[in-house]
Amino acid sequence: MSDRDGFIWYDGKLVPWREATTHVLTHSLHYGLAVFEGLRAYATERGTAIFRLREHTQRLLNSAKIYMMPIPWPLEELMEAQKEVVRANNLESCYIRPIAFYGSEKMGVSPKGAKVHVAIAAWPWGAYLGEDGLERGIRIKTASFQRQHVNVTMPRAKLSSTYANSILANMEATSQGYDEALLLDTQGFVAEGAGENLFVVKDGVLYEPEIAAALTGITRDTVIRIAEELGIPFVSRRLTRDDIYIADEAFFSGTAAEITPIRELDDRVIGEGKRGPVTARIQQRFFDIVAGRAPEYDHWLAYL
Ligand SMILES: Cc1[nH+]cc(COP(=O)(O)O)c(CN[C@@H](CCC(=O)O)C(=O)O)c1O
Repeated sequence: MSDRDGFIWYDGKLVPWREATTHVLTHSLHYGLAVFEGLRAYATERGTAIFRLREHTQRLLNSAKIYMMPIPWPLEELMEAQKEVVRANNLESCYIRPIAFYGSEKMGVSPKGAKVHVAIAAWPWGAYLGEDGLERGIRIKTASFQRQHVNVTMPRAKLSSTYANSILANMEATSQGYDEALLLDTQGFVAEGAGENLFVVKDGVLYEPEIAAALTGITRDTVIRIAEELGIPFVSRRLTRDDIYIADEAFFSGTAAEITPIRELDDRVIGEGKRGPVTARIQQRFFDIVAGRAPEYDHWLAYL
C-alpha cells in the first residue's frame, strides 16, 4: 500500500503518497493507541459523494475523546480534509481512512509528551467480502476468541489495538476455509463480525444482537433506518449463536462490507442458503441511497 502515486493528507497538508511515513518508534505502533475511521465515497449522477461523512468524523472524535487523545483539528476541518483527499486523488468512488495516532516524540506506556498526528488516505476498494459474497452470501464461523469485555477496550471507540482480537478471529476462520469470523461476547452471546455488525431475519422481523461489546456501526444505523422506511419490524435483543442457525436470513453490515448476506454459520445453512428477500430489499435500498438515487437521504451524502 506504500508504493503508490497520489496524495495523503498528513497533519494539515497534502503530501505525496510515498512521503506519508512515520518513524519506527511511533508510540501508537508500539502501544496500540490509535483511533481510526473507515468511510466510502460513491459515484452518483451529481458526482462523487462521501457517505455519512459527518457521523463518521464525529465517531473519530468520540473515539479520541474516550481515550483522552487531543485531536488538533475540529470536526468541520476534518470533514473538508477528507473531501480534499478524494479530490486530490481524482477518485470517483473509494474507501477513506482517517487515523489519529501518537508519534515518535516519546516512548513509554504514557503518551504524555507524544504529539497527536492525523493522516487521511483514500484508495479504490471493491467488495470487501467479494462480489460473489455480495450476491450469494458468505460462509462464516464462530470464533473461539471472544470480543473484548466492555471494560477492557472501550466498545464505542474504533481503536486500532481492538483489531488484534478481530485478526485472531478472522485468521482462525479463514484458515479453516470460511470467509469471516463471528465473535461472541464474554457471556457467550453474539456480538458482531471481525469487521462488521450482524443482522438476522426471522418470520419477517429484523433482529440485531443488543449492542454492548460491538461497535456502534454507522451502516448498522443506516440498515435500521431503511428497515423502518420499508416497514420491516426491528428488534434489538440478546442473540445466541443458535438463533442465527435457525434464522431465515442473516447479513453483515459495514462500510467496507456494505450489506453482505451470510448463507452459513458453523456449517449450518441459514434459510435457503442464499441472499434472502428481506436482505435483498435492504441491500438494494442501501445501494440506491449511496448512489444518490434516494433524494430523502441526500443529507447523508457529502458531495465533493
Ligand atoms: C468491529 C467492527 N464492527 C462493525 C463495523 C461496522 O461499522 P461501520 O463501518 O460504521 O458500519 C466495523 C467497520 N469495519 C471496517 C473494517 C475495514 C477494515 O478491514 O479495515 C470498515 O467497514 O471500514 C468494525 O470494524
